[in-house]
Order: sequence, then C-alpha cells, then structure tokens
Amino acid sequence: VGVLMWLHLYKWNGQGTTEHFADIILGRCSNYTRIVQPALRNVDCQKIQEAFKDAFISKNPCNITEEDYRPLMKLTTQTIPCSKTILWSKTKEMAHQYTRVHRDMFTLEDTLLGYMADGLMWCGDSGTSEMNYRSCPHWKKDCPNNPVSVFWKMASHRFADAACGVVYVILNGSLSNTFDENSTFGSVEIINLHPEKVQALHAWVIHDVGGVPSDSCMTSSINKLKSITSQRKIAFRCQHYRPAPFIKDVTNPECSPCSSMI
Ligand SMILES: Nc1nc2c(c(=O)[nH]1)N1CN2[C@@H]2O[C@H](COP(=O)(O)OP(=O)(O)OC[C@H]3O[C@@H]1[C@H](O)[C@@H]3O)[C@@H](O)[C@H]2O
Repeated sequence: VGVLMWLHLYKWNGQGTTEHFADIILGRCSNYTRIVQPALRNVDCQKIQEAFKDAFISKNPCNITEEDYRPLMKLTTQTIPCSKTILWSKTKEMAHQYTRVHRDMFTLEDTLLGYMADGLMWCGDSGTSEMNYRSCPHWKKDCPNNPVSVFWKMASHRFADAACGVVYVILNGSLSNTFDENSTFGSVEIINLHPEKVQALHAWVIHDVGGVPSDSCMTSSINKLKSITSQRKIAFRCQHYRPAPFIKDVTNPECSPCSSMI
C-alpha cells in the first residue's frame, strides 16, 4: 500500500504544495489588511483562507476551473485607482522594485489576492482532503488546468478587467520578443482591458544596464503590441529606459527617458 501511496503523491512533475500553505495565506492576509492596506481591515481572513482551500482541496488538480475560485474572488474584491495599474511580462523583479518605490501604484502582487499567493505552490487531489506536499501538476508536462495556473490566469483576467485610465506595462527590452503574445500579459491581460475605461497603454521597455541602447520601442514585437492595442481602440505609447533611472525616476543624461512616441 505504501508504494501505491508513494506513487499517488509523487505522480506529478511540478513542485509540491508549499509547507504551511494555509498558515501563510492567513498570515499574509492579516498583514496586508492591517499594515499594507488598512482600508481593507474589515476583511475576514479566516473566511478567505477557507475559500482559498475550498477552491482546490479534494478536487482533481488537472480539472480546476475559474468557477472554483469564484467564492475567493468575491471575498477579495479591491478597487485600484485609475491610472495606477502596472502590468509586467518577464520583468517581475523590476516591476516590484518600481512599486516598492512608487507605493501608490499597483501590480497584481500589490493587491490582496496577488500578495497572498505570490511565490506559493498548492494542489490537492480528489478522494483526499489533504494537500499534496510531494508534487503538483506542471502546467506543460502534466496539465494547464492546475490550481496555480488557473489562479494566475483568473487573477490576471480580473486585474486587467478592473483597470481604468492609463495602464502601464513593464517589458524586457533584452529579449528578442519583448512582447510575447503567448504570455499572460499578451494572451489574458491585454485582451481584457476595456477601451471605454482604458484610454491608453504605456509600455516601459527596460534594457540591460550597459547593454547597447537598442531602440527597443521600434522592434517588430512592440509594433505587434501597438497594432493589437489600436485594433482595440486603446492609444499606445512606448518609452525605453535603463533600469537605474527607471527605478529611481532620476533624470539620466544619456537616457532620461529615451522616449519615442510611436
Ligand atoms: N506571482 C505572479 N505570477 C504571475 C502574475 C503575477 O502577477 N504574479 N501574472 C502572471 N503570473 C504567472 O507568472 C508566469 C509568467 O510570467 P511571465 O512569463 O514573466 O509574464 P506573463 O506575461 O506570462 O505574466 C505576467 C503578467 O500576468 C500576471 C501579472 O499581472 C503580469 O502582468 C506564469 O506562470 C503566470 O501564470
């Protein structure tokens, strides 16, 4: 029986549920609603923890749906001021350095939902109420509709759906496809921005310090992003930066910012 149990727990190719997952969710929720955003102090973190677990516990981890997360979504609705939404793609660390300096702006991680889940893994299995700490489905090697991938797709969808005013996106100018249509930004967020609420998308393209300042706003992938936004009746603007001035917003003689309207 032991071997069968071992096989049952180790059958996936992805990392297992983060140790103390439920306690981390509860602790992060309390921290966020008391310290990071006290305006949310009336949120019930116990209920949120329960709703998060109920989304995937005792369910097949390859057949999770956005519906499973609806109760959690209802408990974590949050209003972001217009022109304060920051999206990112392949620039996670840079985006969070920026919002650590510009505290009035929000990446998904700076909202309660993203703050609680960032960096964690979680999955369960039908037929048991336990979390699987040994392994969880890998989105490519096992299945895309696993608890973590469905969560980020749903959270990203909702984050973009709620955005208004000017929306910013931080992209990586050091990659050949600075804009990747298959990324979450490219396949979920950009298509869920509402033209009646979002006037413009401003892309900040960051290229390596010391790297040759390519004119990374004129690449084919950025032109693809521009064509998608104009088809959706959303104005587009692109500026490219070196990391340092971008983060500290200091003027930098050679590139302050190197803007190019396209
Ligand atoms: N911890 C977070 N993870 C993710 C966020 C997010 O906000 N926080 N995501 C997605 N995401 C997960 O990160 C990788 C892809 O990143 P990466 O390839 O670097 O970029 P993506 O465009 O796919 O996704 C970033 C974009 O979607 C939201 C966030 O608001 C950004 O505007 C993939 O597994 C996604 O499911």
